[in-house]
Amino acid sequence: MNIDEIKDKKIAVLLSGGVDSSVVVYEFARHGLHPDCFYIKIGPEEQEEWDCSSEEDLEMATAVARKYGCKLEVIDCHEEYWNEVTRYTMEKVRAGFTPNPDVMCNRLIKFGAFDEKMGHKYDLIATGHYAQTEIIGGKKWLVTSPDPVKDQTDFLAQIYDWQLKKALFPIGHYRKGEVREIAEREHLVNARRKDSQGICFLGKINYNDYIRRYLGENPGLVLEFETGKKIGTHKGLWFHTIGQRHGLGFGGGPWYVVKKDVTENTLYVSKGFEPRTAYKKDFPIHGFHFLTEPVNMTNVTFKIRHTPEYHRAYLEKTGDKSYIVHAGDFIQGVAPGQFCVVYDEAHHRCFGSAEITV
Ligand SMILES: Nc1ncnc2c1ncn2[C@@H]1O[C@H](COP(=O)(O)OP(=O)(O)OP(=O)(O)O)[C@@H](O)[C@H]1O
Repeated sequence: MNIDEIKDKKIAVLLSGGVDSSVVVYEFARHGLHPDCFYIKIGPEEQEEWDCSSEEDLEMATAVARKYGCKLEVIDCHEEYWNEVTRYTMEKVRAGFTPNPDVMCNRLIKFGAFDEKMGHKYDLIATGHYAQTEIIGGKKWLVTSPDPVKDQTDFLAQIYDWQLKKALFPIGHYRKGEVREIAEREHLVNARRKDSQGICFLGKINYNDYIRRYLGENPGLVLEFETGKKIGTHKGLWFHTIGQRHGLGFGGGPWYVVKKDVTENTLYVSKGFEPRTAYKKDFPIHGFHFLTEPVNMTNVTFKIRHTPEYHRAYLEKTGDKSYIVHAGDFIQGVAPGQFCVVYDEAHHRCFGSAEITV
């Protein structure tokens, strides 16, 4: 964070009550800056049973803001979350796809609805994401964190260019361990708090409960992919994703989910250690969203899941925003609807992302 460049700017900090965004506030304070902090309400209704930790989050955020002499305000984006992120999630899931609500939360809520309600009054919006930015060729690019496990550039790979221009990631150059050390040294109330599991509030609730609540159950058959033999029944295709291995509960496995037939409401599974059907080397993506500007994607790296590993590939352009990903190795669990996030060869710069078509 170059203090000289930002010291005269109006900065809003998104303060969640977690350790990362709390250290963000500290990073400003140690340079004599006391930006306004905002806690966004994105969880479910207060009276609902799954909203157990929001109150504690807000208490933590309040304590941290007070410690550093910052103002804290609560911004209610609850309705926008359910109207936009939940609608997107349920539509995709119903169609048999594998959506990523956390990716959409960054675009539509943290840098979206928040900006509309409050952020537009500020020059910069700072978060505790593990991501960095760099000016290359006069343009602002999204760049990976030095902590490969915590890196969150994949979750930011759908934000609009104007959102990226406003984004500031003050702890993005640290590793998680360093952030925790700072928090302990500075006696932050949440220094030893457990990390949220997923991202956003979804980490706090069970994903299947979230889906069941909106779509209910829709039982159907589970068949062996190769033989068509009945293996069992499922409670709804939306509780399963391509590549899934765990939680199927059928004997004689291990079984992998290899196909979902939405018309027939049938789940296809395959046995064996590494079934070919569960792996893909070439797959199409559509609606490619470039974060900064279009680039040549002949030699790139990519990931389709929030894991520290990147795969090599070259992308063959097939249409306006469509490509075929030709991966260097076989990729397990390629599922339609998932985001394929694309980086440069050294997985330093994040170019953007697109949905897998298949
Ligand atoms: N409810 C919220 N209100 C305000 N900002 C939030 C909220 N939830 C997340 N954020 C912002 O988004 C960033 C990334 O969110 P994420 O859920 O990944 O949390 P995290 O990496 O565990 O960070 P933290 O430790 O700050 O919660 C946070 O660091 C914070 O800046």
